[in-house]
Order: sequence, then structure tokens, then C-alpha cells
Amino acid sequence: MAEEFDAVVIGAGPGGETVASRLLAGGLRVALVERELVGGECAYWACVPSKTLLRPPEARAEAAGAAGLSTPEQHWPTLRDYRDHMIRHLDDTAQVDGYREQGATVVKATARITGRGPWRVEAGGRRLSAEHVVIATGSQAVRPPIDGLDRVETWTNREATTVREIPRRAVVIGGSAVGVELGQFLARMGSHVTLVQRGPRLLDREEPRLGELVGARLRGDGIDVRLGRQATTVRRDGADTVVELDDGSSVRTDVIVLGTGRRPRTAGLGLDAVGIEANAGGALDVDERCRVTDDGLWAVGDVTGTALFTHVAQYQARVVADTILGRPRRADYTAVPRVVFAQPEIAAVGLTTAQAGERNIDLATSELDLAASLARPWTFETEPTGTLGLLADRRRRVLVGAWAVAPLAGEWIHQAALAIRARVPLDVLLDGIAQFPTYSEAYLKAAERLDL
Ligand SMILES: Cc1cc2nc3c(=O)[nH]c(=O)nc-3n(C[C@H](O)[C@H](O)[C@H](O)COP(=O)(O)OP(=O)(O)OC[C@H]3O[C@@H](n4cnc5c(N)ncnc54)[C@H](O)[C@@H]3O)c2cc1C
Ligand SMILES: NC(=O)c1ccc[n+]([C@@H]2O[C@H](COP(=O)([O-])OP(=O)(O)OC[C@H]3O[C@@H](n4cnc5c(N)ncnc54)[C@H](O)[C@@H]3O)[C@@H](O)[C@H]2O)c1
Repeated sequence: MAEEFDAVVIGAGPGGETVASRLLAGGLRVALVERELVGGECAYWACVPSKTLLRPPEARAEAAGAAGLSTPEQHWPTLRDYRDHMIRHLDDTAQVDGYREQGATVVKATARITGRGPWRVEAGGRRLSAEHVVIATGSQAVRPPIDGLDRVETWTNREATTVREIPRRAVVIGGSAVGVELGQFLARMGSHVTLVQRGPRLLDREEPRLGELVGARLRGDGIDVRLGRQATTVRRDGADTVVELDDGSSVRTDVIVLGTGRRPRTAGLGLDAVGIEANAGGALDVDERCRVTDDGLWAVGDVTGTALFTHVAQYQARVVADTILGRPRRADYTAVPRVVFAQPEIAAVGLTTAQAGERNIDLATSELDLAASLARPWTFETEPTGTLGLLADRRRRVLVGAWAVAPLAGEWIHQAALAIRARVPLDVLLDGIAQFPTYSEAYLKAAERLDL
């Protein structure tokens, strides 16, 4: 006999947890199936440990840049202990108990869909049946096809974020969010870092100018940034790993860190048995309500291949839960913030120039050097830097994009996010009053430079 539920949620990362909590609060009978740890990639091997590890080196550099302060000492074992505390020592007992107390049936096993009408799922020898199944299985690190990679010490985000000893040398492959954050962390902890990015610029989905500014900052941290390069072969030479690049050069290292993208986890889910196929990228295509099918199969988070962020997984989960609970919603991905937690923070929202071009938007852009225009950068640090870029639609007279590389940009980019999402008229922004002296003042100054 199958155990009956209103909903079975497969995967307990930020997407699955948010759906499950909301459905439980709505009075539904929920089974939550998780094969590793309740909290998912984000809580144990991604967002939480990486941001925990990045903060002390950031604070240290901030102190060094504030007048009259010396550089604080860095104590790796203490930071490592705090990281271990933040990732709950890879123990989710309290989370499992918490869901059970809320009335969920938590199954710690791999789930496989075995039938539909009603949906049937098998996990850990249990048979579950439900009107709704929500797939929230996330994504895993891509291993690029580099000859010899399997024979040397290679870290994905998992080994890098649970690092116990800082390697003396690291080659980071991939120059987007993972490569930039982990590369800067390792460099600031004393590793000699070489970052290999195959494209001509860092953070290649963002504005090219942003990539230039980030490259300069990483080089300032002593990182050897190799753009337009790929690793062709990797081999052992005594205690060293040697990474051969496609320009004929080679780099000796202790470890290779991969930041080469992620692939949705759909393999082994039993989708073919119920007539569902993942798309070419391995993701589940969903409609605007995050439905995979219209008979109760839903998907949220990285497995959908939509912007791979925790906040997007949680947003889709809210859309799904509300829709299941009888308050139908449609997902709107306008103005999702994209923050890389390097120092200074790298933040973007809305369209890039290339995306605006594809939409035939009559674009006005401006760029503001914050130190040349504002007081706050000078009260914040003795050698201030920072840049804000704005993109506006001349015809509609609204912002369509913004990006910044500056202290705290991950916080104040949200003003642009709200302005873009709410289509706040530029004339309202031009009449705005920001607190003096703040980084937020940059918006008025940059808006005044738009050639509207
Ligand atoms: C290094 C790094 C840093 C990041 N930092 C940030 C950040 O600062 N901010 C941000 O917004 N995003 C960040 N991200 C992205 C973020 O981690 C993901 O977008 C987020 O975890 C997606 O949530 P999810 O619920 O879709 O999947 P996941 O967190 O991957 O959770 C999916 C869960 O499903 C389980 N599962 C998979 N298959 C099965 C199965 N068959 N049966 C049962 N369980 C299964 C897995 O064990 C896992 O626990 C980062 C990513 C990386 C790699
Ligand atoms: N702060 C955050 O919110 C945060 C932090 C980390 C990761 N993430 C999310 O995790 C996801 C994965 O991040 P990511 O940086 O691993 O992937 P990504 O797909 O964003 O970027 C991968 C990069 O690696 C490069 N690359 C791929 N193969 C290569 C090769 N063989 N040699 C050299 N370069 C190569 C690509 O050109 C690309 O720039 C992203 O979608 C991101 O949204 C978010």
C-alpha cells in the first residue's frame, strides 16, 4: 500500500524547503524526500559557507583601508570552526526534526518517480502517492572534459567550501561567480591563484565593462588571471599537478578548483518512465506557474535551469505553493538581483546592453566613478573605488538595467531592482532625495548623466 499525501517534494534545498514549509502551513499532508542533507547545496556547500569564508578577509581589507587602523590578524582555524558551525557540521538532524514537528513525513533517501495519475514516488523502500509532486533536486558541478582531470586533486564547490587546509597554490578553472568568489577567497588566505577563463572576459554573462573592473581587482589581489585560455591537459609531476593551457604555457599547482558551471540534477529521477524528458541542458522546462505538466508535476530551483540562485528557487517555490493552495500566481523574472560576493561586491540587475539590443530598446547608458562624484567612498575607505552603471529605455523613460562594483553594492543594487520591477519613471528617480553621505546617492548622479 502506498502512503498517501497531498504533495511529495523531492529535494530539500532552498526550493524544496520553501515549498514544503508553505504547503505544511497551508494544512496539506507533505512528504519531503532528501537524499543528502535538508538545506541542500546552498546551506552546506555553496552560499552559506562561501559567504562565511569571504567575510573575514573582506573585513580585514576594510580595516586595512580605514584611516588609523592596522591590518587585523587572520586566524584560519577560528574561521574554519565558524564555517563548520555555519554548515552545522554537515548534520541536518535539527532540520529533519523541525519538519517532522511541523507535520511533514521526512524520508532520507533517493526519490524516483514511478507512475502518474496519481503521482507515485519510491524512496528508501517506501511507496508514496500524491496529487502533486514538486521536483526541487537542484544542480551539480560540471566537470569539463580536460584530459587527465580525474587523475589529479580536483575540487568542486563541495571540497572548496569545506576546505580544511589552505593549499599553497590553486588553479581555478572558470571565471564567473564560483571562480571569482573562490579564487579571491583562496588568494586572500595566502594561496597563489591562477584563474583560467575560456572566454575573453570574466563574468561573461554580465556587462563587459564589469568584467574589466573585476579583472583589475582580482589582479590587485595577486591573482594571475588568464583570459581566453583553456586547460588542455592535466598531469602529475612528482608532488605537483601540471595544468597545460592552450597557448602552450603550463601552471604548476597543488589543486584544481572547478567553477565551470552546473548541470541540473534530473538523471535517475525516473522521468522517462512517466513520459517526461529533460531539455538539452538537462533542465526541466516549466511554464510561468512552474508546472512541468498540467496534472500536478511541478519544478523549482536550479533543476529548472532558470537563473541559478537561491532567491530564484525560493521565489519559484512561493509561486508553486500559492498556486497549489488555490492562489494562482505567475512567475515574473524581471529584475532578479545577481550579486557576486567578492570585494568590492559585484552586483547587477535587469538587462545588459546586449540583452537590451536584442529587444530593440532605444538605450541610454551612463557610468559613474563613485570616488570622483560622492563623499561616501572617502568616508568609507582611504583609497576609494567604485563604479555604477545604469541602462535606461529612452522611449519608456524607465531604468532597464544597473550594475555596480563597489562596497555594499549587493545591498544598494536593490533600489535599482525595485525601480526596474516597478517601472518607476526616471523623472521620479531624478527628483529623488538620498541620504548624504551614502553610496545610494550614486543613483541620482548616474541618472543625471543619462542622455535621455
Ligand atoms: C559555490 C556556490 C556559491 C553560491 N552562492 C550563492 C549565493 O551566494 N546566493 C545565491 O542566491 N545562490 C548561490 N549559489 C547558487 C545556489 O546554491 C543554488 O541556486 C541553490 O542551492 C538552488 O537551490 P535548489 O533548492 O534548487 O537546489 P539545491 O540546493 O541543490 O538542493 C537540491 C536538493 O535535492 C536533493 N536531491 C537531488 N536529487 C534527489 C533525489 N533524486 N531524491 C532526493 N533528493 C534529491 C539534493 O541532495 C539537494 O539537497 C551558489 C552556488 C555555488 C555552487
Ligand atoms: N553569489 C552568487 O549568487 C553565486 C555564487 C556562486 C555561484 N552562483 C550560481 O552558481 C551557478 C554556477 O556558477 P559558475 O560560476 O560555476 O558557473 P557559470 O556557468 O556561471 O560560469 C562558468 C564559467 O566558466 C567558464 N568555463 C567553462 N568551462 C571552462 C573551461 N573548460 N575552461 C575555462 N573556463 C571555462 C565559462 O566561460 C563561464 O564563464 C551560477 O549560475 C551562479 O548563478 C551564484
